[in-house]
Amino acid sequence: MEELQKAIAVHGLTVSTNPEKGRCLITTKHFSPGDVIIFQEPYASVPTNSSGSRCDRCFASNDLKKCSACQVPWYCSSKCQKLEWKLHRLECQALKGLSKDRRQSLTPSIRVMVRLYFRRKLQTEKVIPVTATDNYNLVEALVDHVSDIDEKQLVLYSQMANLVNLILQWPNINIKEVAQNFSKLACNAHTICDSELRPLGTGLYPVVSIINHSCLPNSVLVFEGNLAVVRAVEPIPVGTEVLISYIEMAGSTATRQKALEEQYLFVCTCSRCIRVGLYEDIKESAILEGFRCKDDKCNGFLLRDPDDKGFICQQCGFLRNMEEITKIAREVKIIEEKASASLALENYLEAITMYKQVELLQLNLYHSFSINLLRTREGLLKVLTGLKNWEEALTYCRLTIPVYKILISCIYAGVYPVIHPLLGLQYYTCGKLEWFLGDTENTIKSLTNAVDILRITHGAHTSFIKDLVAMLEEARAEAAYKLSDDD
Ligand SMILES: C[S@@+](CC[C@H](N)C(=O)[O-])C[C@H]1O[C@@H](n2cnc3c(N)ncnc32)[C@H](O)[C@@H]1O
Repeated sequence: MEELQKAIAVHGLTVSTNPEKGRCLITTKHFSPGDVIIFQEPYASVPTNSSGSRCDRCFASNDLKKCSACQVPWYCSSKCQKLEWKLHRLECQALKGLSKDRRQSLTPSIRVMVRLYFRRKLQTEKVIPVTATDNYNLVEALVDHVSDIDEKQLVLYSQMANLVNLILQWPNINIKEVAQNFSKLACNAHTICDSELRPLGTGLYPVVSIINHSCLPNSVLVFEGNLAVVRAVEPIPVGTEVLISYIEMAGSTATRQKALEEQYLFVCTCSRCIRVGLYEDIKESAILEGFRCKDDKCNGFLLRDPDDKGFICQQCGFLRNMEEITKIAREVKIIEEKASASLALENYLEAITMYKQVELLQLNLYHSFSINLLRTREGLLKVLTGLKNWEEALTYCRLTIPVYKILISCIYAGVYPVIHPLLGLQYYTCGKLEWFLGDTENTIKSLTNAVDILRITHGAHTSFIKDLVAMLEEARAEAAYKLSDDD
């Protein structure tokens, strides 16, 4: 711990303890928006199968070659393969002992655990270096919440631990400790995402894992390859706790608290959650997940009527009948299920038709700033972009931006922090679509907005931002050329 404190002190940080949250990371210097607070390589990480094949080292998806011996990991280059070799040499021998079917069906959690043990072995035998921020003691210090887990989950962790044992074949392995480590993974591992926040893999970053959660955080966690980088999204004075969000922040307090309790086993008492039950919290939740007024011109939010006949608009007093609401909600559910089945079968046109029906029903059902409607439109945007239907995709992209802006600024304390990557990325998507459609003027506006936000969350000197700035420069040059041509 002393060594860790020394190592992070130079970055303006210290580890402290809080009676309610356990360890926490506190600033000892001022951080401005965009400043890197901390960065870390994973102790163990693997790509997830759902994102397609990816390099085990850097998560790239191009020019991949499989390990010819065990046929499990992919590498994008001999450089990445060499960097992974000390670890993979052990992993490779162990994996070869399994049947081909079993090898191919290993879950990311099992693979991360196997890698964690091999890494510990390599560090113990001094084959790879141990540092103050890269050592197994930091894994040991992670919370596991074993005493809060139900019996069924514990049985599952023991079964997973037995599979790890089968792969490692170590005579003295402590199965109980492996099961406990699965519990640690559940509340400490991070989903590794690309710059556009698409999930690529999973990794354990024991120093980053000291950072606690807030539903209105002052920092954001992003990834560059598999390097975890935490940046400030607002000014953080000396002596402040560094906080990130573990979950999607756009949800009612009940939804957020349920997600945090289920996955991370704690009751959140952050600045947003302590408002639970207050009028402002009830209103925010009713806007995010509740119903719309039956008067088209009214933008009021609805609360359950005390007689349970339906929901009453808090602005104009109209009652929306429970039966009508239940009927539409049921219809939405049925069509959504069919649409997602069509999507899974790659029947994209059929899926689009159905999602548009869902959108229409939701427009009639939910408040205009509802996150349910937002997610349906984002889904349509994704499928339409995949089909290269730029025009319609742009229409949906533009419909989502005002909702993000409202989520940032207008609902009380803000559902998202002022600087949030999702709004930046939405501007980025909008700008790219406008560029494809030859709308240079709007491309410049959208990409400028994107750069303003993403250079803070993603770092001004990353290749993602450099490419984005280059695209903006190109659009500006084209606009200037068009202007001179018109003259
Ligand atoms: C990734 S760890 C964070 C570091 C942790 N405090 C520690 O001592 O190692 C996640 C765990 O920290 C605690 N935690 C994080 N954010 C919290 C919060 N806002 N309120 C209460 N507990 C919190 C919970 O026990 C949660 O399962």
